[in-house]
Amino acid sequence: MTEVFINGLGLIGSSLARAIKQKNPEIKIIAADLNQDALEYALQQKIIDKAADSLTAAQTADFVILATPVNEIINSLQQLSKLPLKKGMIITDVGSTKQQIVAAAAVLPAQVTFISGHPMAGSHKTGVTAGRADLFENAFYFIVAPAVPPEMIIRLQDLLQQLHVKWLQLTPEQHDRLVGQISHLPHIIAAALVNQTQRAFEDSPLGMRMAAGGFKSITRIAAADPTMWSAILHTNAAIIAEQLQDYQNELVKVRRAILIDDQSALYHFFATAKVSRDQLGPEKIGGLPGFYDLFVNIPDKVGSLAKVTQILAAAKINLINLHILEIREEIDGVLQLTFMKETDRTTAAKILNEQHYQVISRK
Ligand SMILES: NC(=O)c1ccc[n+]([C@@H]2O[C@H](COP(=O)([O-])OP(=O)(O)OC[C@H]3O[C@@H](n4cnc5c(N)ncnc54)[C@H](O)[C@@H]3O)[C@@H](O)[C@H]2O)c1
Ligand SMILES: O=C(O)C(=O)C[C@]1(C(=O)O)C=C[C@@H](O)C=C1
Repeated sequence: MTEVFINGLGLIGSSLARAIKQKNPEIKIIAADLNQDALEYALQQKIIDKAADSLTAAQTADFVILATPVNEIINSLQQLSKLPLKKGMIITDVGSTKQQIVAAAAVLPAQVTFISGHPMAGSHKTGVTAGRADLFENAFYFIVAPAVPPEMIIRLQDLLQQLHVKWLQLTPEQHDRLVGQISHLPHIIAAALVNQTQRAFEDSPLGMRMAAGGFKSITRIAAADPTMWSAILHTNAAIIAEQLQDYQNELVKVRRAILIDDQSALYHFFATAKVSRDQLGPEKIGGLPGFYDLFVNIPDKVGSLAKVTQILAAAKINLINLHILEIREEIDGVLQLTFMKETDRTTAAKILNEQHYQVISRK
């Protein structure tokens, strides 16, 4: 029986466990995590078969997946190297940086194979409860495994078949430069913007709460886990510092154009960005599948909310979230209904329309 050991059963570790179990329920999954509640939840939900209290239980596994913050992945490699590991074992990690992890894996004994990996999807949410089997669907999954025989990489890809990802091999440096620019730098920018805005509104506490879609979209990732992100910056410092400098230069240029009122430069600044951004395609919420929102105008009367939910329930339409908007942004509606399927939203819109509700759809 194939045995998989997962160290760190948070968002990513538990999503992998769920996907493995979905495709191959007979695979035995053992997991360790500092957080006992996470392990208990995973046992209860049958995401894993057994909880372990340390990495020692990994020594008999066929696959070991390291899914803790990157600094802890490096420590785990050290600890694993001191254990009598099963011959033929494949060890992989999901860390967001690769150069230091791949270098640290040099301590592993020759009877095991290390294949560094990085699923390029996720969320600002953390923990076992946020995980899901389809988190990585259609995302890139980077493989960084210089000098690893292709048949070993295929064995790992077979284990993770259910993820439905696009595999891409990179060198450690290519990887860290790429994600430095498209993932690490954006997280710094989002957090810096939130902090600077917070300071700007120090004397008017309501200021930030007035923020609409623009501020919220650019800063969603500022809600990500600080432990995970400080470890990422620690292990990709030189590359990020270079990219941050380049970004600062871009800001200096736009500031200058504003000050001298160079309208043509400002037009080009936005026009160039728009062309690139438009090519990115439809937006997803993090790695999570797109949800389908419907905004409904409801009268400010007792029972209005219940009436809408009753109409949907009677039509057997599954609602996954409901939110009363505090502020009317550009959307003319106060009740936000979220559906998993576009067809559900279309049907809901039709039925509510027939009942004379004003509705607006938005992805
Ligand atoms: N969040 C994302 O979007 C994302 C995407 C791709 C890769 N990653 C990488 O995946 C890894 C995990 O991130 P996550 O988002 O799942 O974080 P998470 O916080 O949801 O999960 C991490 C888990 O590791 C546990 N943990 C921490 N230190 C430990 C230790 N020493 N021993 C055992 N367990 C320990 C925590 O209790 C937690 O349950 C990180 O290396 C991160 O860089 C994250
Ligand atoms: O969607 C998000 O919230 C993410 O931040 C996911 C994200 C990213 O795109 O930067 C974050 C870190 C990972 O290493 C990979 C993906």
